[in-house]
Amino acid sequence: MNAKQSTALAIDVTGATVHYGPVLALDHASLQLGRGRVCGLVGMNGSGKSTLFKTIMGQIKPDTGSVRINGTDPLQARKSGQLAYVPQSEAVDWSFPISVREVVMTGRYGQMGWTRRAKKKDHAAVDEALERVELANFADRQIGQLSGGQKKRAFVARCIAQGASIMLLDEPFAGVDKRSEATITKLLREVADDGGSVLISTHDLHALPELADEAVLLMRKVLMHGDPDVVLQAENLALAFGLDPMKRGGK
Ligand SMILES: Nc1ncnc2c1ncn2[C@@H]1O[C@H](COP(=O)(O)OP(=O)(O)OP(=O)(O)O)[C@@H](O)[C@H]1O
Repeated sequence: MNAKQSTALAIDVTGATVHYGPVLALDHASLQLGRGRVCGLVGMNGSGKSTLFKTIMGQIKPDTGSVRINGTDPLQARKSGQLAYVPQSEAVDWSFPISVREVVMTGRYGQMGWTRRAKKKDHAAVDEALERVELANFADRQIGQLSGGQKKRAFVARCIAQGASIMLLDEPFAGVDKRSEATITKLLREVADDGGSVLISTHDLHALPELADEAVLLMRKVLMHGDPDVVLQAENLALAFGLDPMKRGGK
């Protein structure tokens, strides 16, 4: 790590605007995340969460604004293995003929060079990651033959094997059993305690105060960013979800 990276924010998105044709998906969105932090990203369907992830990953270049990851360009950060992503389950082809171990090994590809020949240290990193997500006994199964929670754990193991210091997780708890949720939550905490940074989009608002150090309300722009207990107050959720909590129960 060079001197510039050591003082830089893990994630620094400033004034990002993204259009899909006429659709405004992000409107001058800004998000800063430091090291050692777990941050929950909350917003209604279509509020721009996946677009923000793609922008952070460098898959989308914003029309305005800038994105820096550990003080560098997102594509550079990805290339050097600093940035890892757990996609929504819908975005994965579960029929692909690949074992759980092979999925986790793809996290090592960036460090293997063009031959993609796994060395002892790559196998050791994969074994350790599988142990940490409690999937060692499922390593040789085809990835589609896992439960929803086990599939998520396999993708978290891929990030761990990669050794990424920044993890982005798109709905990691959707359709996930309690054991998997607890295992993933514990692991993400460990990643942050080791100085990593974790950004999670989730609809599970009840789990957030336990899981996250900070929370962000997104509605094309960042409406609020701070302590989860404050950000998740009813009047703030009403802003992000367009609900009037005072009218709940028909009153
Ligand atoms: N490829 C695309 N082409 C056109 N419009 C898109 C495209 N991808 C997303 N959008 C639109 O951009 C907006 C933001 O979408 P995005 O997927 O980022 O939201 P999201 O918060 O992740 O939603 P969800 O919670 O449903 O996953 C939405 O209005 C969506 O319809």
